[in-house]
Amino acid sequence: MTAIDARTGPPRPSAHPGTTDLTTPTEQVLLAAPAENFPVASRLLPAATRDHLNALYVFGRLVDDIGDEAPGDRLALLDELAADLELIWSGGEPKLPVHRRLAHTVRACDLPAEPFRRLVQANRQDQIVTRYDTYEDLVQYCTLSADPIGRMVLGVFGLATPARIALSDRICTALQLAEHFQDVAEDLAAGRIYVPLEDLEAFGVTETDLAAPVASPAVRHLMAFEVARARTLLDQGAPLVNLVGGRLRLAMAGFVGGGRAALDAIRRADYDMLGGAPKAPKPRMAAFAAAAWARSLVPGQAAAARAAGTAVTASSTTAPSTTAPSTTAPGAAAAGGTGSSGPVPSGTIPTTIPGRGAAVASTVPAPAPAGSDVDVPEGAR
Ligand SMILES: CC(C)=CCC/C(C)=C/CC/C(C)=C/COP(=O)(O)OP(=O)(O)O
Repeated sequence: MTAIDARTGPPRPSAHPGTTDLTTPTEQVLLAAPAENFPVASRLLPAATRDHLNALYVFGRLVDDIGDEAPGDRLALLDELAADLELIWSGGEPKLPVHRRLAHTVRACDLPAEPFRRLVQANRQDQIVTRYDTYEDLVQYCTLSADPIGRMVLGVFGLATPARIALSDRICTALQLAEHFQDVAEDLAAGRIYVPLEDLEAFGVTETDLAAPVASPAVRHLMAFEVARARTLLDQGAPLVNLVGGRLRLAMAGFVGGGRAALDAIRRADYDMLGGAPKAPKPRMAAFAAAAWARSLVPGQAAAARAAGTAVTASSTTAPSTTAPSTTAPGAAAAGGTGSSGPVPSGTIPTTIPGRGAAVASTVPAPAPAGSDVDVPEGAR
């Protein structure tokens, strides 16, 4: 990766000068935990499963809070957290209450250390990388920041097979990208850009354009392109809904539907997110989730999903690969594959990257088409 490396602003005075005391943020997160349960940890789940998901969530929040907000030397805090975390697998006794709680979950569900290490690493990277040169670089970041969450969830349910993991990685990366694309303005205000610089250049967009209050046509075309690519990735992962059962299936449909709704909200904002993050209203999110769930009930979907899972497993192991199939035009993909392009300004929606002549590309290979889940009912639009 050849990203611009920079510390995120000048060092701020530590609340605890001379120490890397994690106790305070840890306690804050733990105290907040009952009100901040992991969205999937619904009351419908068995108490033990709910506890495990909440243990993951509280850990993730702690790492994120340190990476995003902790005063003082965040890298030192993350190092200290990482050392404490390792004790879970080396048989020691973690110091942090969050980790002691997590240790119970790790043992009960036999969770590997790797996803946890990756989440910490993502937050280290956040301290030093503020730009991503290529889409591959950005996806690689998502393998640290987002994919581990899906892997942990699958692990808690005892469902972490290679096929499910491969699909889950696609969903999680797509969700992270959707979030980044919604938050372009907020991220820029924080000194970060999570849109590949190569794409900015290809679409003739400068950082100054991203700082404008209203998106120019070039910015809108750029974002239509990014949204389409994320949507393709999400569609590639969607067969996971069919490869899980019970309430987890509902939750998966919720994640897939939520991601689609988020990308659709960007489309409905005419791909202008510079005035603030376009958000999908709850009824729309529910409609997209219901559509993903209903799709999973269609006869033959389970077999198609297994084929899709096998296909993506064959083409990737721990992270999305970098081969590049073509996708649909951005507007068509964003509208649920119906061909309705949405009101992108200035007419034509590019299916090629200006100056490169290549078709709009995803960095992951497409699984079997029969497994893709692109239909959104009329009522969900
Ligand atoms: C099995 C399966 C597919 C489960 C889905 C699990 C799930 C909800 C994954 C979300 C991944 C994601 C967008 C993480 C970003 O976290 P964040 O919102 O904290 O973002 P930040 O790191 O940018 O703050």
